[in-house]
Amino acid sequence: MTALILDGKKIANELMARLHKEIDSLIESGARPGLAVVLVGEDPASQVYVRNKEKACADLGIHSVVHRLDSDTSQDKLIDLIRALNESSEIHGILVQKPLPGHIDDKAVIGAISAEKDVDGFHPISVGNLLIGDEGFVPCTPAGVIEMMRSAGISVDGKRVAVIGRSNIVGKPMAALLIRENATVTVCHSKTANLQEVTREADVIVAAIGRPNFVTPEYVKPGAVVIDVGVNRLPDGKLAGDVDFEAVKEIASAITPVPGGVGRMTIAMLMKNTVEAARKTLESSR
Ligand SMILES: Nc1nc2c(c(=O)[nH]1)N[C@@H](CN(C=O)c1ccc(C(=O)N[C@@H](CCC(=O)O)C(=O)O)cc1)CN2
Ligand SMILES: [Mg+2]
Repeated sequence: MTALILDGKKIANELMARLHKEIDSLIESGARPGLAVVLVGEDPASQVYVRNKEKACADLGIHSVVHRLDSDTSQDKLIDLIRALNESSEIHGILVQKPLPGHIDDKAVIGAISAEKDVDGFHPISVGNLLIGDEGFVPCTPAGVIEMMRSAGISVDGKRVAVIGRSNIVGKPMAALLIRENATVTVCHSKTANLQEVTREADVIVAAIGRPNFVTPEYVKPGAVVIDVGVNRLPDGKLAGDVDFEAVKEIASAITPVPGGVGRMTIAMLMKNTVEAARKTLESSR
């Protein structure tokens, strides 16, 4: 068997085209969506992601402002900026690019963002809403995984899904979203005993461990769907996922590549959340 390759670029572009139309009509109603991105420091990968977010906004007609702050910016100054953005009527979404420098407490900063503008879905109120099944913003990468599977006609209803990784950005919200889709979810991590035995039971594997080429065919039940959330930069500068793509594609029924898979969905989902934030503001003003 050679797996169906799930094309994140194509699915993300289709979503962007749909959003473009929605944004045009929001602009006609006088509610141009606005996104503020805050970048602290000079992390090279973060700089690329922030530029890509700026470009996506420009392509869609979303108003965007990027605040680039020095790496030694104090936490108080950062929180003051967030409070000002919370008050701005032109800004519907606020995100603080991760990782933040070590002297800054992530929790204090994310907690300062108004939950109504939390387009990253990292605020405790957003996390709580996701867990109890209420409406709210969902983190972009796991939301992108769900969107990709939906677009490819892959249902997880009643299926066994193994999520490898328990981060707040991917593993935990991924599990909550999968439960919402009626999957039977097992969250695995570095302390999981007999990991291969667990993942070999799964109809779908979501790999979000941050270790290049970790998932080999021994971890995969033949015919399973394999979703790779890993973005690992190798010493030679090349990018590798958490899945050994070349080997696993021979036994999986569907698989996402890196690059060009889940990563491509992240920014598209951010645009979707920003549009939703603007639409909610428009509706509440009526
Ligand atoms: N505030 C946030 N910080 C971070 C997030 C986030 O969602 N919000 N996620 C990641 C970084 N990220 C966006 O910010 C991101 C990561 C990867 C990609 C992507 O397009 N990946 C490509 C490869 C890109 C490359 O060549 O490096 C792919 O997989 O095809 C987009 C966005 C951590 N921080
Ligand atoms: Mg993300």
